[in-house]
Amino acid sequence: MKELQHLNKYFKKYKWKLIIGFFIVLIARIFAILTPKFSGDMIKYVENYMTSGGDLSELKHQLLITLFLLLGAALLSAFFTFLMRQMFIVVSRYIEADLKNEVYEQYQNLSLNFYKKNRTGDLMNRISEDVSKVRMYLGPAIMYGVTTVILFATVIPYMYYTAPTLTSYVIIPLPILSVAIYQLSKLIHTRSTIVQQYLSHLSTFTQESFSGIGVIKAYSLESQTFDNFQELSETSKQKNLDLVKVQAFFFPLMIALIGASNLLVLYVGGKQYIDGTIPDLGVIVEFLIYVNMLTWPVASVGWITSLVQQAEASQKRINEFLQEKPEIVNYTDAHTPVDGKISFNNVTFTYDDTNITALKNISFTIEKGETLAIIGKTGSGKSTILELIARLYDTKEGHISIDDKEIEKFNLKDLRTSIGYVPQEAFLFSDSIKENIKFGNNYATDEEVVEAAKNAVVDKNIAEFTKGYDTILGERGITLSGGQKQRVSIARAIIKDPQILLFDDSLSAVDTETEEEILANLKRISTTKTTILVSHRISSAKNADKIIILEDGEIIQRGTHNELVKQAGYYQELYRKQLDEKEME
Ligand SMILES: Nc1ncnc2c1ncn2[C@@H]1O[C@H](COP(=O)(O)OP(=O)(O)OP(=O)(O)O)[C@@H](O)[C@H]1O
Repeated sequence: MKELQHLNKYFKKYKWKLIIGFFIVLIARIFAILTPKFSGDMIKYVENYMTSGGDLSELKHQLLITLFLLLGAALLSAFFTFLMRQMFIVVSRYIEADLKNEVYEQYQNLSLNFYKKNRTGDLMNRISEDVSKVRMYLGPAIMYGVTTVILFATVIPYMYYTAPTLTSYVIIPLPILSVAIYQLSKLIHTRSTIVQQYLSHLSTFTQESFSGIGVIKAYSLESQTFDNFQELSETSKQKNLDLVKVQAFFFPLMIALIGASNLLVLYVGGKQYIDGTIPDLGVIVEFLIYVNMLTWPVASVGWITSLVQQAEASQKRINEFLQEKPEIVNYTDAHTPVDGKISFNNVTFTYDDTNITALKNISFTIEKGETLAIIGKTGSGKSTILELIARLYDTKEGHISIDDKEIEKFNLKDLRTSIGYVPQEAFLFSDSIKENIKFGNNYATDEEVVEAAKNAVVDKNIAEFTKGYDTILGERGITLSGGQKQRVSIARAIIKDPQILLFDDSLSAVDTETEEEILANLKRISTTKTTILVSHRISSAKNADKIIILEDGEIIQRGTHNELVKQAGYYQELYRKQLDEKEME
C-alpha cells in the first residue's frame, strides 16, 4: 500500500464527499437489511395464520402493511445506493482527472533525455492504462470495500442474534468463495495483461502500417503486411480465448457457492425448524435472502484485493515518473530578460545515451543583432549547438553565456521565450495553419499571422488553399509539402518576435530563389535580433556576419564568406561545387 499513499492528498481534497459517501452507504445498507426481515415477517404471519388460525382480514391488513414497508425499504435502499455511486464513483473520476493532469504536467517538465530513455507507448500507457487501474482502486474498490465492511458489520451480528447456529453453518462457504474469487481474479489479471500487450502490438502495427501506407504500396508489400497482421491477430485471438476460459469460471463458481449456501440454509434451517430451535419458517426465508445478499460482497473481497494489487503496481509505475527530476533545472524565478549576445567558451558536449561527443572545445561569440552561419557535414554537431542555446541539454564542460552571463543564470522560461527555434524536422500539429503559426504567439492578430507568413514566403501558397489559413493540417501536416512545412514553421518563429532566432537547416527543402527571398526578409526584420543559421548551402551562409565550419564536433574554419572562399578548405570546396551545380542548372 506504500505506493498508493501518493493518492492520500487527493483523498484529503475530496474528504467531505467521501465522508458523506460513507454515511450514505450506512443508510443504504440499513434499509437493505430490512427487506429480508420484512419478507420473513410476511411468511411468519401466514404461517401463524395457517397453524393457529385467526382473523383473515387482519392477516391481509398485516401483509399489506409489511408489503408497503418492504417496498419502501427497497426503494430507499436503491435511492441511497444510487447516491453512494454518485459520491464514490464521481470522486474517483475527479481524482483520475487530477492524476492525469499531474502526470502530464510532470511530463512537460521533464527533459528531452527522459523522452529518449522511455518509449512513447510507455508514456501513454502510464497516463491512460495505469491511471485507469488506479481509478479502479479509488472508485469500485473503495466503494465495495466500504459496502462490504458495513454490510458485514450490520448483517452478521443481526443473523447471529436471530439464529446463531444456522448463521455459523451458512457463512462457512463464504470465505472459500472469497479465496477462490481472489485466485481467479489474479489469473484473469495475468491473462488480461497479456491480452493488453498483444492489443498494443496490434495497434502499433496497424498505426505504423497506416502512417507508412505510401511506402507499403510503393514497394507492393500489401500482402506481406496483411500476413504479418493476420499472424499477430491470430496470436492475439488465442490469448483472448485463454482469458475468456478463466473468465467463464467466474459466475459458475459464484452460483455454485451460493447454491451450496442456500442448500445449507434449507438443510440446517429445515432441521432446526423441525426440532424447534427456529421458531418460524420466516427465519429460513430471511436467511436465504441474507445469504444471497452477502455473496457478492464476499466475492468482492477477492476481487477488491486483486484490484488493489493491480492499482499498487500501476501507481508504482506512475510514481517512478512523478519522482523523476527534470535534468534541466530552472535556477531562478526572477525575471531575466535576454538581449541577444551569445558566447561559447571551450564547450565540449557528450550525449549521455550514446556517449557520442558531439562538440569538442567550441568557442565563438555572436554580438546582438549579428548573424552566424554554421556549416558542416552531417553529424558534425550543428544541431547540438542550437539545442544547447535553447537549454534542451546542459553542457558539463565549458561555458555558454548570454549577454556575458552564464546561461544557467537565466530564468528558463525567459530564455526560451526569447528564442525562436525552427527545428530540422518541422513539426506541425493537427490544427489549422493559422493556429500552427500562432503557436509562436497565441495573442497574435490575423494580420500578424499573414505578415509572418509573408516574411516566411508561404503566404501565397496558403492563399491558394480553399480554406486559406483555416486549412486543417492532417497528422504531421501531411497536406503540406516539405518546403511548405518548413516555411510555416519559420513563420511560427517569426511571429514570436524573439531576440534570438535559431534555424536548423530550415531552408533545405525550398528552392534557392525562395531561400534568397526568405533570407532578405529575415535580414530586414531581424536587424536587432541575433540569428544562427545552420545550413549545408553556401547561399544561406554567404551574407552572414560570421561563419563557422564544423567537422566531427570541432571548428575547422571560421571567418566571413569573402575570407573563407579565399582559404583552401571545406568552405571553398563546397563553394566551388555548389557554384558548378548552379551553372549547370
Ligand atoms: N539526442 C541525441 N542523442 C544522442 N546522440 C545524438 C543526439 N543528437 C545527435 N547525436 C549525435 O551527435 C552527433 C552530432 O549530431 P548533430 O545532430 O548535432 O549533427 P548535425 O551537424 O546537426 O547533423 P545534420 O546535419 O545531419 O543535422 C551525431 O553523431 C549524432 O549521432
